[in-house]
Amino acid sequence: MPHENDNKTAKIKKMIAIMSGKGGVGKSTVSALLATHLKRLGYTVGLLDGDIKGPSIPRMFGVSGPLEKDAHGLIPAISPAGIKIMSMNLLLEHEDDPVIWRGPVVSGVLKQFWNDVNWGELDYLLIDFPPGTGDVQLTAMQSFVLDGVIMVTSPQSLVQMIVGKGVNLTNKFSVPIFGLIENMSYVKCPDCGKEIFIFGESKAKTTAEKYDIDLLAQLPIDPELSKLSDNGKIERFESKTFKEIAHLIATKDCQ
Ligand SMILES: Nc1ncnc2c1ncn2[C@@H]1O[C@H](COP(=O)(O)OP(=O)(O)OP(=O)(O)O)[C@@H](O)[C@H]1O
Repeated sequence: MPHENDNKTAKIKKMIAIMSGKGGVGKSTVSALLATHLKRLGYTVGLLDGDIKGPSIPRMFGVSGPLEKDAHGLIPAISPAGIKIMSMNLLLEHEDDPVIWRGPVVSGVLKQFWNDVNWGELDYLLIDFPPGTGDVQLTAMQSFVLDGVIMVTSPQSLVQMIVGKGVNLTNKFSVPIFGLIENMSYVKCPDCGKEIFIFGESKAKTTAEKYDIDLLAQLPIDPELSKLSDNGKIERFESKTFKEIAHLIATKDCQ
């Protein structure tokens, strides 16, 4: 049964959320790369930027508003590769306008991004969740009937506890967790190729084991990635790791 929104314009096969216990770990980057690599596999993909207060998805894909509207709701922006994108920043007059709303209003907008947008038919709708595990995340988990969650983290000492909060919230809603991605794990020396773990030894493996989830990847800090992202060209980034993760997600559908 496909997911349908209130106005029945959406017929979406799978909805997957990308979640992080705290901000700035690269959740939007992971969402964008996963969308890009699922699209490259030939799937129709939408990306809902659920980070209402700190939306960064349009900038990464080089898309901007204003959005058109038809009888069925707002028409999402389309990225150069053909990914449908909905974000608060596509509705603001200036992309640096602050969104100074309290939690319940933010949660309401998040729901509208699902219900009042003409998503059409999609194989995948990825939802870039706001960071954290508070009220807004709780409402988001209640509002979206998810097929899976990907957890994103960074290599810092509080990681176990923060990942644990996300896992426990997700488990409360009985949503499967596809796995954990540790971002910014290391840098690769451009001269000798040595991997330097600047934040110390990674705890991703033990964290994944502790919460009984798969460790999908440990991603390096990659200046090329941030450059493409800053220039609105993230779809040009080629990643063997994300190709594999996209394959894995597509294969899970068949089980
Ligand atoms: N692996 C990486 N290599 C280089 N730069 C990265 C990497 N991952 C993320 N970045 C950069 O770090 C910044 C923060 O990333 P991003 O916006 O994806 O984080 P986030 O977790 O979604 O943040 P927020 O909490 O604001 O939602 C961006 O400028 C992004 O380009």
